[in-house]
Amino acid sequence: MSTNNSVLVLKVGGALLQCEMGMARLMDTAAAMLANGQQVLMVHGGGCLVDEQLAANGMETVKLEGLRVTPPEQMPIIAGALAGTSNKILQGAATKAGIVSVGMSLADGNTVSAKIKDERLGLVGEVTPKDGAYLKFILAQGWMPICSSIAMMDDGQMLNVNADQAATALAKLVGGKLVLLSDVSGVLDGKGQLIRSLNGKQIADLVKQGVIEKGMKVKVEAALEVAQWMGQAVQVASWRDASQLIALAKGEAVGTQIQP
Ligand SMILES: Nc1ncnc2c1ncn2[C@@H]1O[C@H](COP(=O)(O)OP(=O)(O)O)[C@@H](O)[C@H]1O
Ligand SMILES: CC(=O)N[C@@H](CCC(=O)OP(=O)(O)O)C(=O)O
Repeated sequence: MSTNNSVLVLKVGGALLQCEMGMARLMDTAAAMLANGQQVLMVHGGGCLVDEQLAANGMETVKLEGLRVTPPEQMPIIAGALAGTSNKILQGAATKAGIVSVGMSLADGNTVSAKIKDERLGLVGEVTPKDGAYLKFILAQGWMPICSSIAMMDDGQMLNVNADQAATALAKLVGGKLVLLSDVSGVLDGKGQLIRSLNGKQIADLVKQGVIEKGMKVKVEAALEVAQWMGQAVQVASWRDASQLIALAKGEAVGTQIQP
C-alpha cells in the first residue's frame, strides 16, 4: 500500500452515486489508505444527478464540449444536486466505511479563486488554487474532505465548475497525486480497447479524430494540465473495477496514464 507523503486526490464521477456497491468498495479502499497514513482528498461530480433534478423541474440540459451551460435559473437546482444531495450521499458512504469526512465545496475556506469561464456557458466557473490552509488542516487530522464542484465568486455569486477541473485546481493546490475515476476503465481507443498511456500530442490527435469527446475530452485535458504541472503522470481509471481499486491502493499504475 502506498505510504508516500503526498496527498492522493481522488476524483469520482457522478455515476458512482447511483451504484451502492461501487461506493462501498471505493470507500473501503479509501478507509484502508487513511488507516495507513495516506491523506486522501475526494472531489466529486454528480452530472447525472443534476440531469435528473433539472428534468424533474421541467428544465433542459444543454452541454457544450462536455460542459453544462448554466443559466441563472438552473443554479439553485444544480447547487442543490451537487453541494447537497451528491455530497451527502458520498458522506453517507464514507461514514458507513468508518471514515471521518468533512463535506465541503470549492466555496469553502478561501480555497480557490473563481471567475466566469466563458459568457456563452452562463454561470460556469473556472477556478485557480488560492489557499490550502483549510484543506491541509482537515487532512492533517486524518479526516477526508469530500468536495463538490460548486464555487463562489468574490461577490457571492455561485458558479458551477466541471468536477474534473475542480480536482485539477485542488491537486495543484495541495501538490497531490491526481487519480480521475470514471465509469470507464480509462481512455478507450476507437475499438473500445484501453489505451495504457497517452501524451499531449496523442491526446490532441485522438480529440481531432473524435475518438476522445465530451466528458472524456474535458477529463484528459484536466489530467494533462496537472501532469505537466506536477511533472508526473495522472491516472484515468474506473471506480467500477475492483481490481483497479486494489492496484490503486498498492500504489500501482491503473487505467490510462496521462503523461506530462
Ligand atoms: N475515448 C473515450 N474513452 C472513454 N470514454 C469516452 C471516450 N470518449 C468519450 N467518452 C465518454 O466519456 C465518459 C466519461 O466522462 P464523464 O461522463 O464526464 O465521466 P465522469 O462523470 O465520470 O466524470 C464515458 O462514460 C464515455 O461515455
Ligand atoms: C460546468 C459543468 O459541466 N459542471 C458539471 C459539474 C458536475 C460534474 O462535473 O459531474 P461529473 O464528474 O459527474 O461529470 C455539471 O453540471 O454536470
